[in-house]
Amino acid sequence: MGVGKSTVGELLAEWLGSPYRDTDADIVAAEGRPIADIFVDEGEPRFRELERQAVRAAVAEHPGVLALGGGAILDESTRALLASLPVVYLSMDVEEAVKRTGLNTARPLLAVNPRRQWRELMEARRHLYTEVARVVVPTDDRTPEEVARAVLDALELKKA
Ligand SMILES: Nc1ncnc2c1ncn2[C@@H]1O[C@H](COP(=O)(O)OP(=O)(O)OP(=O)(O)O)[C@@H](O)[C@H]1O
Ligand SMILES: O=C(O)C1=C[C@@H](O)[C@@H](O)[C@H](O)C1
Ligand SMILES: [Mg+2]
Repeated sequence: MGVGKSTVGELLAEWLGSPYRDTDADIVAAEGRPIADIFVDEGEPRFRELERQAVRAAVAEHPGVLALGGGAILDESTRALLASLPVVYLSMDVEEAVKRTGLNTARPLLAVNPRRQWRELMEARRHLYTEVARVVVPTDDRTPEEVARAVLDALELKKA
C-alpha cells in the first residue's frame, strides 16, 4: 500500500507505450463505492472475492501494466494465475510506508496504528509477495523515475 504502484506503473506504461490499469480502481468503479465502504458494509471476505474476480478479468483482458491491490496475493488461485507473468514486487521499509501512506483512512487495514499494522501485514505477507514476484525492486531512497528504470532493467525491457 502506497509503495508507488500508480506513480511507477503509469510511468512504465508511458515508457512502454502500453495502457495502465489498477484492480482496486476496477472494483471501486464496478461497485460504485470506495474500498473502505465495501470492507465496512460487507466485510473483508466479500472484498477478497470481488478482488479475485477483478484480477482474473484484468489479467485476461488487459495487455499493459497492471497494479494489484496489496492483499490480492492472499488468494491462492490469484498466486497461481500470476505464476507465469512478469510480476514486480516494489518493496519499501516501514518508515517510508508511513510517509507515503500518511494517516488517511482510505486504507481500512491501516486505519488504526498504521506503523504496527503495516509491520504485521508485511510479516504475514512478505513470503507471498516474494513467491509471486519475478523481480523485487526496492524503492527506498529512489525517485519514481529511478524505480521505473530499475523495473525495466530487472525485466530486461526497453522503452518503446
Ligand atoms: N519513489 C518514491 N519516492 C517518494 N515518494 C513516492 C515514490 N513513489 C510514490 N511516492 C509517493 O507516495 C505516495 C503513494 O504513491 P502511489 O499512489 O503511486 O502508491 P500506490 O502503491 O499506488 O498506492 P495505493 O496502495 O494507494 O494504490 C504518493 O504521494 C506518491 O507521490
Ligand atoms: O493490502 C491490502 O490488503 C489492501 C490494499 C489496498 O490496495 C486495497 O486493496 C485494500 O485497502 C486492501
Ligand atoms: Mg495506486
